[in-house]
Amino acid sequence: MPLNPIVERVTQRIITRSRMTRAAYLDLIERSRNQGLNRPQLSCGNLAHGFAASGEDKPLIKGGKAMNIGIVTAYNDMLSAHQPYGRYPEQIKIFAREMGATAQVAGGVPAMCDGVTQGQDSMELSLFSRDNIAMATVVGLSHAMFEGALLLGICDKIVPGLLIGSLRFGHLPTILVPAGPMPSGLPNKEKVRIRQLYAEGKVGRDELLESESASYHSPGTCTFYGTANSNQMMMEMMGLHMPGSSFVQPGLKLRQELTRAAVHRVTQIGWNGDDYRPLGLCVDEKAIVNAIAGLLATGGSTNHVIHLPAIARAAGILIDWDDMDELSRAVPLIASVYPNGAGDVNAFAAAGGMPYVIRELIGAGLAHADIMTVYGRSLAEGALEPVMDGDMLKWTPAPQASLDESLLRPVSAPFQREGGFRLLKGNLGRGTIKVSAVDPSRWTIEAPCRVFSDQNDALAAFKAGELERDVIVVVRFQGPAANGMPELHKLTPPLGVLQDRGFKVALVTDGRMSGASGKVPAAIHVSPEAKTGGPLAKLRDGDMVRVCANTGELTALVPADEWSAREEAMAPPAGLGVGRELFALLRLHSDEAERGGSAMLAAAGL
Ligand SMILES: O=C(O)[C@H](O)[C@@H](O)[C@H](O)[C@H](O)COP(=O)(O)O
Ligand code: SF4
Repeated sequence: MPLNPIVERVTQRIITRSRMTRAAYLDLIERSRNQGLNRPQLSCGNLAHGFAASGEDKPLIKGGKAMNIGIVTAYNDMLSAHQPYGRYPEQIKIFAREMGATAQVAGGVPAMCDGVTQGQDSMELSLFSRDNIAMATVVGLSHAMFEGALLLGICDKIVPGLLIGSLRFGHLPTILVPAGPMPSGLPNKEKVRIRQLYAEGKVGRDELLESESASYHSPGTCTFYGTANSNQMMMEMMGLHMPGSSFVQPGLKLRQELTRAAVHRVTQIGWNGDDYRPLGLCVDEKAIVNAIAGLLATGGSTNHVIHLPAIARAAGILIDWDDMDELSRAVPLIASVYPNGAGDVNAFAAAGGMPYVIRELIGAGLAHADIMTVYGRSLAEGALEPVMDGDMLKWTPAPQASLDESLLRPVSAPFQREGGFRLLKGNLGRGTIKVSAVDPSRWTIEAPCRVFSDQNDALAAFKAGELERDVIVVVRFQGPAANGMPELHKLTPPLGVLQDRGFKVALVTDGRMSGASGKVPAAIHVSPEAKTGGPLAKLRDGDMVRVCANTGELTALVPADEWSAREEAMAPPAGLGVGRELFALLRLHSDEAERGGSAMLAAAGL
């Protein structure tokens, strides 16, 4: 199937735009490789320190002939998704020995659970924790003891951070190793129903806690299609996971065998073999376009319109929201997973999952098959589903047809003809909106605005009954420079209540929403942000605002002369406490959301 002309055009535009920066990146990883195996550069003292505690692996590591794999792990007990990783390093060392290789934990990275911090002051650390993760990944791999890497991470900023850091060691063959979703608990729609009842004061905390803990109930990734599971989708679309390994649950024999397969595979794609697949060549312009296409086709998390530009920059590739908006016109929405629909990722996987999506997108010319995956000749081999045949792991072709059309549909009969992403532009700046979970009747909202500088003030106004009308709720001073660009997902239940009461409601913010946010139209990531003089700072209560996903409009309907004469509101002081003061450096130097919202990449000149 020929490539879709829009996909071809956008890919070529990205290649052209990135020519200089990509060439500089490829030169870096070539130089890193040509300095040979990193370990020979180390002194005897360096090496001795490096393998002093390696136990039974010491002779092999000391011998320097076999691949030594660096494990970078995001294990902690805060993220249900990462809790299973606690046992992975020991398993990986055993699997490496099966291939005559060795493995050591190169380092750990921090991992914030956005579910624990949602609505808390600590959410202001969330976006920048991605750069902490990238730098911690670099610290681990900088020991230069490794000829390959395995990355243990799943959730929101963790996969982006691991990738950004590892890409600076792009000469290493690298595979992401997932741990899988928890079994389905309380259906998401019931969880939301109880939350809205709580927001209306109709149920108490005990009932709410029962509902929440029936939804999030055991080790494994939360089963809504948020940023974590969108990460998994992107890794499959980029060929950085073993095929179809994202949504196999923890504790299963199949899960263990997929980990074993990843360990064995990374030992086969090193530079001293005949099938060298370094991360820096796997992550090229086509792989990035595939990740965007997957995001659009599955209605993935809005957070990736910030993380993907950052990941791409780390590989010398420059993308922007115009690229994503243009691709969104070509790539249809073929999956409907909560918050976009009723089913969760377990149901999505059972309906055909990523193997089905990959086959559909390649078959329709909406994804590049010819990318360097970690496993095979092309991404087409990603359209395979892992199964156990007795004790043997095998891969079988994805189902020819969706096994549940309420969740997954063919490109020929999609849920929506276009992808779920829209770029919004107007006198309020540039913003993004995800429409895959919004009823089309609500894609255009025009209403008087109510302006807040803190989501808790908006929640208080709701509780006081001040928002019982058509209203565009504006929460500004939520950008990277202001307070670290938190997710404002706590606003979803009250705004959902207002919407269910029949009001025309929308949110406008220079902050973020959760990948699990959905049904209320939200113009988010508005840039330039209010803190740096962006036009949101000029809005006043009562101004008519128009958010329109059909025309791509984000406008304050204020006469031009009055609008240009408006004074900007003062930003509130940065928060103190939960360590936010230690992130002032990152707020001070962060660049805009559209470029990835990163002080680290900005200062690095990437
Ligand atoms: O981007 C995301 O996917 C979210 O950050 C997600 O990781 C977060 O945990 C949500 O807050 C979960 O949803 P609830 O807060 O509704 O449980
Ligand atoms: S999906 Fe979100 S809430 Fe669930 S473990 Fe990951 S970060 Fe935490």
